[in-house]
This record gives sequence, C-alpha cells and structure tokens, in this order.
Amino acid sequence: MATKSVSTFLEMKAKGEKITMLTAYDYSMAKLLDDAGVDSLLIGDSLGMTMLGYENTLSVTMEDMLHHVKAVVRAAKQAMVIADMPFLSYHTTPEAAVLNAGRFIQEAGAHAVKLEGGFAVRDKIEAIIAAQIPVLGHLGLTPQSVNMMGGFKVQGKSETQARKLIEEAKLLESLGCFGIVLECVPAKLAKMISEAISIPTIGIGAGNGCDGQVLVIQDVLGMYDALSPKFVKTYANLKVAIQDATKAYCEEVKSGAFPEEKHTFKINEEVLEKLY
Ligand SMILES: Nc1nc(=O)c2c([nH]1)NC[C@@H]1CN(c3ccc(C(=O)N[C@@H](CCC(=O)O)C(=O)O)cc3)CN21
Ligand SMILES: CC(C)C(=O)C(=O)O
Ligand SMILES: [Mg+2]
Repeated sequence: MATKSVSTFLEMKAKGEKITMLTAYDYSMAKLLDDAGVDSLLIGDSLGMTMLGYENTLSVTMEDMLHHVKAVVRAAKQAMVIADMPFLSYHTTPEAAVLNAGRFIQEAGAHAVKLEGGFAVRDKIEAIIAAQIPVLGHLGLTPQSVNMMGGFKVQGKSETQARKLIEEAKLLESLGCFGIVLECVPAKLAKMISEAISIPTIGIGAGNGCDGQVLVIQDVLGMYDALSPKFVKTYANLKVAIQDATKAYCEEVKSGAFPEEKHTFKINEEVLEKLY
C-alpha cells in the first residue's frame, strides 16, 4: 500500500474525515502505530524530552532528528512521515532552511517537514515549498519559543494574540502549507481558524473543532510523567505495565525461576561426553 500523502490530508478535510497523527521516534513503536492505521507519524522534536531527557526542545540537533527519522521511515508502510525541524535549523537563512529540510527528505526518506511560526519564518517556508518539500505549519504554543513565552502556556487568549493567530493561519495557507498544527489554543478560536482555511488543522490542546488531532505517544500510552498537560488523554497505562513486567523479570532472575528449560538450547550428549 502506498503511503498517505499531502493530497490525502487535503481530501480528508474536504470530506470532513478527521486526521490522526501520533509522534513516533523509533522503529518498533512506529511499526505498531503504522500497523494500527494511524494516518501520520510525526518525529517531533519533543523527542528531546521524551527520548533524550532534556527539559525542553531547544537542545535537539539535526543529527538527533535524522537518527530518529530514519528509524521511523523504515517502519512506515501506510502513514505519512513528517519530520519536525529542530531549533536553529531554519531560523538563519532560507538557504539553510532548504538544505536542512532537504536532508530529512533526501537522507532520511521523510515525506514532509514541520516547522514552528508564522510571519517570522515566512521566507523560510516559501523557500522550502519552492524546493518541492511539503510543509506542515505549527502555530499557537510553539515550544521552541519557550523562553519568549515564559513557559509552555496557552496562546491566543487576547484579542491581539487571537487576531495574529488567524492572520498567521491564513498566511501559512497562502504560502502553500498542507496543514497547520494548532497547539494549546482556545477551542473556539481553533474552530474558527479551522473553518476559515481550506487546509487541515491538526490540534493538540486545541479542541474538537480541528480537522485532526496529534498527541505525543508517550503521553497516550502513559509512560512519561515529567509533564501532564491538561489536553492529554491516557489511553493505556504502560508505566504500570512496564514496571510490573520489570519487577517480575527481576524477581524471577533472582530466584532462578527464569530462564526455564524451554528458553534454552541443547547440545548433543556425545559432544558433551567428550568435554567432560
Ligand atoms: N511528552 C510531551 N508531550 C507534549 O505534548 C509535549 C512535549 N512532551 N514536549 C514538547 C511540547 C511541550 N508541550 C507542553 C508542555 C506543557 C504544557 C502545559 O503544562 N500546559 C498547561 C497550560 C498552562 C496554561 O494554562 O497556560 C496545562 O495545564 O496543560 C503544554 C504543552 C507540548 N509538547
Ligand atoms: C507535539 C507535536 C505537535 C510536536 O511538535 C512535537 O512532538 O515535537
Ligand atoms: Mg515539535
């Protein structure tokens, strides 16, 4: 089966069919999610927090990202694979932005890239799209601006902020982005934006009026507790499952109950005889 693409996203919005997206950072998880039928896999720079243990996403490099994007691409058979551009990989010049976006396509095999911001990164988005690389926008809470925002806070609550968000969403549409992630934006504003543009909005903490939803997979599976944003729904509690399994394994190794005979390999008795 061919992978889902930019046109799939646009058709889904036109038909009113919701788009599903989850983050994935490694082969085995990406394979499970792809087999389960998720529409798109995002290698988020949130991997800096969930996979690498940083406090925010600012330390993540192109090399960190490429390593994980390559692993996810190997697993994806039907989902669209989107690589998140890390801090500083698209902020300097349009040329640098194209070359870095291009590495995700050429070296890693991603289908599209995502980057944060509106007016401030307009020329970079234009240049990447001119190079025929599909771009997913990202507005609202843009974690790479954490030091400007003074923390991970809901965005677009004031009239000025809300107007800016609406204008930026229209700008991204006009530049040719194939969708926009709306992160931590009031639900009614996100709905208004979704209705005002023809490209899909993918919400995270932005309510049910968006055209699709994205969450961080560790949050969905209940295996990362350094953060607990209000917008997360935990669909499984793997923290408990993983810790119970770990404790059971350790107990059985200590007691000698594991491994059992069925977990072992045999040697011919005649060979053994010669060794004695
Ligand atoms: N595991 C994980 N999940 C995420 O959703 C996520 C990451 N990591 N890393 C990158 C960013 C950071 N994100 C965050 C982190 C914290 C909040 C948070 O605590 N928000 C408050 C809202 C505060 C306010 O009222 O302004 C909340 O209560 O949800 C939100 C988004 C979303 N992203
Ligand atoms: C939460 C999503 C949208 C993201 O940007 C990430 O995982 O890095
Ligand atoms: Mg990100």
